[in-house]
Amino acid sequence: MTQNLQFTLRIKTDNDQAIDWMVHPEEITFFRTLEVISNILPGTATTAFHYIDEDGEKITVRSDEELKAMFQMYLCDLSDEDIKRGNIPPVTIYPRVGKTPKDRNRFDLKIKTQKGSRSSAEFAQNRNVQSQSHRLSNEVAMGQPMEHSHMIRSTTNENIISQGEIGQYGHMSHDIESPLPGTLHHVSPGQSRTSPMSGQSISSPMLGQQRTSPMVGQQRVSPMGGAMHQVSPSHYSPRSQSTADNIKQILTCGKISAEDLVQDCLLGVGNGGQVYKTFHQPSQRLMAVKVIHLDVDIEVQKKILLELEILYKCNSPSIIAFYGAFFIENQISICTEFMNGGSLDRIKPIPEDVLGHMAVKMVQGLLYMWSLKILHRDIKPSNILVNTDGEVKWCDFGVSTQLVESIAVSHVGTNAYMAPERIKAENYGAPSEVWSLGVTMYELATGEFPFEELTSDTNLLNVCNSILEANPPVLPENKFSPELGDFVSKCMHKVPQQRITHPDILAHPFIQKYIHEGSGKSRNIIASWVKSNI
Ligand SMILES: Nc1ncnc2c1ncn2[C@@H]1O[C@H](COP(=O)(O)OP(=O)(O)OP(=O)(O)O)[C@@H](O)[C@H]1O
Repeated sequence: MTQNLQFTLRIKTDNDQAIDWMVHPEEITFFRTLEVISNILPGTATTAFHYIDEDGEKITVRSDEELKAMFQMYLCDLSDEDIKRGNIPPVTIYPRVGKTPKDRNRFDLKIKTQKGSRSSAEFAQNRNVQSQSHRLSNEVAMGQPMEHSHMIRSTTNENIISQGEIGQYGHMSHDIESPLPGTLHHVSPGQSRTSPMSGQSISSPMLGQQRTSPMVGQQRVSPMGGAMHQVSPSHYSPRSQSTADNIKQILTCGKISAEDLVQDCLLGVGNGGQVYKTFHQPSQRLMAVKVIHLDVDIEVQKKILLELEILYKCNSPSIIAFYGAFFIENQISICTEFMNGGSLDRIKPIPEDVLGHMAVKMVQGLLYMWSLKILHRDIKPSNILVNTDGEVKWCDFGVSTQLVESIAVSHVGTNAYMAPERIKAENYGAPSEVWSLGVTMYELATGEFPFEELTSDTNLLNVCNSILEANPPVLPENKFSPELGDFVSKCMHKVPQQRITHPDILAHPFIQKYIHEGSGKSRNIIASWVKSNI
């Protein structure tokens, strides 16, 4: 309906100026819009914007679907005659800007001004930590190169400028290796989350209940694209409206403060950190908060938070949603989506027909991240999480080089899933991740690590030697399908150049076998297996 129609997207800046951007609704995506905004408003973090509907209400846009709905609404107001003549008024949008200079102190750290919430000392007591003196927040825009060349016009000075002239293109603030050529990709339609317009009900992992949104009877979507879980009916009160607003604000700005969190139980302990099931009061939702003790100075803390910021851009049903991170003295807390099925290292072996469905999600998640030029760096069963909704998601992406390095300094650990070339300190890229995926698949299928039993006594040097010296193990033919056997063997080829290439993974017969069964069926199969194993 909107084919070939060109709209003027008028982006209002806070000093009452505006920038016009000519767009075709068919071509424009939500992420592209955020990129443009972040270049118009450098130094700010915008993860959403709003427009005013015909009733004068502010409607927030945080996804492709909501963006489409906005154009649709404007289109409905136009007469055929207007359309024919191209008489189309601008669509005005108001970016939601996270950072203002007055929120920062002279160290450029965010100053917490929130009133009425639990005191930080109270929270610190809960968590056995000292009350905090510094708190950082990560609200800095990720400058990304933009690949489009729409014309943009400042409505205040009427100068026509090309988009390439707006602001400085930033660069990734960490050394991401590029496994794929080309520029950043955006979320593919197949990977976008449930449409907020779909009116579907959603389940709450914390309460196991299904309900529709109290606000609009529709599923809400987080700015990261994750479905937002609703407050339970018992929690639903007049406060719920403001709770919903808070959710938006928190997720939009990435503001999660310690005093809003109530720690529940310990979910697990990894190399250098503990993961707690935690309740986030303003949004009434459960989160997994990973707490890592890091002896690093403020500058490094700032850098880590900046580097983690890229996780806001990740929007895939196979990647754990990132809600925010903050430092309290020398501890970082990283807040992510809670997965009630836990990690796959705890529930292996997994029957092949279930594993096949999971493998599709794993591969899709990795391909998505690789397309964003992000490597996981720590692929293994404990970094794959599942839930009783049948979702499978990667967690713990090593997006922050600074964080990875700081953990390595404080907590010595060797990764037994490393590819031979990584052990030899040669190139590390997507092929090395393919290796680790192969090892992971082997372990999930058999229940055993392919090189040696991994226990706390395992000598990792011996494991590394076996990886370098021995022939990679193959799955026993009598127990597994030839497709799965071939998939693992192709991933675990010792020579990286002879491994299955990442673009070909999706086309492998093992993945194809399950991808065609449809995501609904897939989710049911995974969900019932998870339910019977937790
Ligand atoms: N988002 C989450 N939801 C539910 N459980 C989680 C979540 N994140 C982590 N966990 C649980 O906490 C455990 C510890 O996680 P953590 O990332 O600290 O360590 P790990 O991955 O096991 O090891 P390492 O630190 O060596 O990578 C995980 O094994 C998993 O069971």
